[in-house]
Amino acid sequence: MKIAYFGSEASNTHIVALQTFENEELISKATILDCFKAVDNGEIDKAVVPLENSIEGTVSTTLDFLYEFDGIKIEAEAVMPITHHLMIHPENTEIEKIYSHPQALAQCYHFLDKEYKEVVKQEFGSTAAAAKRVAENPEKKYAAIANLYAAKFYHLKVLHSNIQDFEQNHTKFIVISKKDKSLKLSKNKVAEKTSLILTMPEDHAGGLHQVLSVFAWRKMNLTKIESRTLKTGLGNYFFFINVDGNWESVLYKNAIEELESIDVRVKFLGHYEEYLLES
Ligand SMILES: O=C(O)C(=O)C[C@]1(C(=O)O)C=C[C@@H](O)C=C1
Repeated sequence: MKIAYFGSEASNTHIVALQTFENEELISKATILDCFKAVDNGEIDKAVVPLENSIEGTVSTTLDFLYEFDGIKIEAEAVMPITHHLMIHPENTEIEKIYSHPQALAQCYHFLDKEYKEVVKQEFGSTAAAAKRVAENPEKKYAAIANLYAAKFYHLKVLHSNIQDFEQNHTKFIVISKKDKSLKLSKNKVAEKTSLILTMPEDHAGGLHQVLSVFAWRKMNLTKIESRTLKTGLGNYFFFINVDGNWESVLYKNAIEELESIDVRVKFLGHYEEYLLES
């Protein structure tokens, strides 16, 4: 099986893919969009992409592509603790520019403000691509924020360890494919959920309340609700929701029917399991 992952070799997403698919062919993709496109056109079977970080919130491009790409489903979710480290080329001592993925720069915002206020921060494709850039430019005063595996992989020297602003730092990654089937892993399963994208017909008073009540009176627990712009004008949103619990239940089928009867468009993204990985 061919599995794509977001980022250069040694990205956080690569570490998730290595733990999730131990015996499969893993293929690096520079962007999250490239991962979705490769699943969509059948070039690869599945892809691993980040969805949400506990400090910085949702990876909005992933949410947008889940909405935009018809037929792409979520097979599993993997949660991994994330640590960030500031690294330089071993021949270097000074830093003029710090590269990393925007999520990683944001997760280390206070550290960077305190220690490297005057240094240029440059957003880059992934944490591992930033580490690679530092390794390939020993003559430049570059540093990267990346994980310890990337420091080893690209032979860089760690100057500051664990620089994320909050000790508790986890990222949720999802496995996407065109299959309508959940992935069973022999890992530490922590939850079971269903993801849906709901689009309301038009903005009206009590619209969201109406949608939430469909789940509320059936005692269906929502573990996430996030609105994201539809890009059709200010004030137009879709909602990404996670519903806890038993997908087979008749309540679930009735809830979807009720939503559709009030003209809410329901996109089913998958019923799947969540696993806890090691970093
Ligand atoms: O750049 C990487 O290493 C990634 O896998 C991406 C990513 C993200 O987008 O959230 C993954 C985990 C961390 O939260 C920081 C960056």
